[in-house]
Amino acid sequence: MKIFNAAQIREWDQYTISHDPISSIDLMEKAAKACVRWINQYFPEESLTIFCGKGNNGGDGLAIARLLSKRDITVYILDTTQKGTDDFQENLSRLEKLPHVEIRFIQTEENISEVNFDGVLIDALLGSGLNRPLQGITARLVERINQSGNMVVSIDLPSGMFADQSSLNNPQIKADHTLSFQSYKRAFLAAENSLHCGEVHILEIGLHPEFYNNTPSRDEQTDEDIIYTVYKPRNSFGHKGTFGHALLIAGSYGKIGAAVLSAEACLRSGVGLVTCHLPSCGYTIMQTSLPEVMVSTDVDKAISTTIETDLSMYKALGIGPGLGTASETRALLREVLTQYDRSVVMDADALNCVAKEPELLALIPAGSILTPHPKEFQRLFGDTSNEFDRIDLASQKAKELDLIIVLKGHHTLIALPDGRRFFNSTGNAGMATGGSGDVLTGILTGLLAQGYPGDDAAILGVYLHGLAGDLAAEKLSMEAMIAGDIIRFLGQAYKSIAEM
Ligand SMILES: NC(=O)C1=CN([C@@H]2O[C@H](COP(=O)(O)OP(=O)(O)OC[C@H]3O[C@@H](n4cnc5c(N)ncnc54)[C@H](O)[C@@H]3O)[C@@H](O)[C@H]2O)[C@@H](O)CC1
Ligand SMILES: Nc1ncnc2c1ncn2[C@@H]1O[C@H](COP(=O)(O)OP(=O)(O)O)[C@@H](O)[C@H]1O
Ligand SMILES: [K+]
Repeated sequence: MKIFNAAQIREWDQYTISHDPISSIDLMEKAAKACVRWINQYFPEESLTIFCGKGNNGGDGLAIARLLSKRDITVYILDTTQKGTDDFQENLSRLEKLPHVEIRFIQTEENISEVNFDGVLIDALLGSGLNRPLQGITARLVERINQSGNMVVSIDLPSGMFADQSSLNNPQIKADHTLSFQSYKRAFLAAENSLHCGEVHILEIGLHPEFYNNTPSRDEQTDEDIIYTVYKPRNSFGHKGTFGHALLIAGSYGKIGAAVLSAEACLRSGVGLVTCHLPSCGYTIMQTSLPEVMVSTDVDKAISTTIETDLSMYKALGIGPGLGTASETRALLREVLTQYDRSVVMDADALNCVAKEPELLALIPAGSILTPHPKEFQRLFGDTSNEFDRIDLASQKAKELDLIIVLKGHHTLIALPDGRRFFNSTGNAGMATGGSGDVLTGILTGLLAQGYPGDDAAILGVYLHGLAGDLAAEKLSMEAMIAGDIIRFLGQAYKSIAEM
């Protein structure tokens, strides 16, 4: 699913108005009806207080008020100097024809203290037309709504939140639910906004599909349609050679478990063969835990320092989980990156090694996949002042270095060298548990070894990993699931993808 920016969303509205054709006021009515259906379903009995600005977001609020006028409602209009939009004015005159609906105006800060915050508060103050942070009386009203302790439902966006740029530290509504139209906005994918959006519900309002189909977007949310095109069913005549031989370089004394998790996930991703290079202390552990995995042991007991095998025999290579960052291990990483010319998956300590020796970046083969979490990303590429800037920086680095950057989080970003960015839609907070990232490294390495191109491997692997996490959480709860459970549910995740 494409994610449009605020300007594109406006164009989409306009396109629908001129091509459907539908009048702007009727489109607003459709949006309001969709909200009313939702409100009647979620809050069928409660009294409602509706706060409207004088833009089209406020117009939505007035239309909602009219459609719900049989219920116990009060409408407040934040009436600062600006004139209302045409659709706002039209909806105001329609509402004024219903004498039993009480409309109050907030014109001064004093008026705010007279507001009765009753029942569920509907926030229709500002939507995607926001062009500057809230201040003055608007900020004050928003603050009072947030302090009220009432349930808050925002229309389109929590007022004060920008649709496609950071709103960090700006005054904004703290909604329990956000009812937005037609498709996801960038704002809803940012962790820094999550406390303000509450639960996001996307309501279909029939915007014209032609605009969606014909308008390119740099940002997409990974969905079933995308996965359907990426996933390749297994060749019935394949043998283990067909599905590739993966090498994992992982683990150190006390962290052999990271290697075990990666190796098992790699196996269960469908790869033909897995070899794991380990310090010698890990030999027995790996052979007992996973008899399917072959082990190459390092001369060192506790850390990896040298590899003697010919790396070119491996179809894909994953490096990093539990590896440590000792100088000997950094030397090994340098050697591996110099020798190996296919894509590698680099995670965890492999990334921390690069952060310590930034000149290693230039040695990473083009098309490789880097999987930092935000802290690892910061060590590698520096600090940013907000999440939107971090995503832009990841995208810029992916282009500059010709790498795929998988920036992990609730909506993991996959930044491709051609500038496209995919935001993952699976996964849950149960995956915030040690070892989940190691599992992802194994899956990605396994997909590369099976011949998936890097971009497809990243998109599919991150989706599968999240889906397996969702299935695990459904069965076990988010609290009780552990990283190994993500592996145990990979099979079911594959099955549900195969059935798409
Ligand atoms: N036909 C359409 O275009 C549709 C629009 N819809 C609604 O329309 C909204 C967008 O409407 P608008 O473009 O009128 O935008 P808004 O309703 O967000 O209001 C924009 C107005 O507020 C002012 N403003 C911006 N930032 C401000 C700030 N910080 N403090 C005070 N005033 C500020 C702007 O100068 C402008 O006059 C959407 O969010 C959605 O709710 C929906 O009804 C669907 C259909
Ligand atoms: N709240 C969350 N929602 C969705 N996915 C999550 C969440 N928390 C963690 N994850 C996923 O779990 C994995 C954690 O990786 P990482 O931080 O490297 O863990 P570790 O180092 O313990 O292996 C990532 O793929 C991340 O996207
Ligand atoms: K709003």
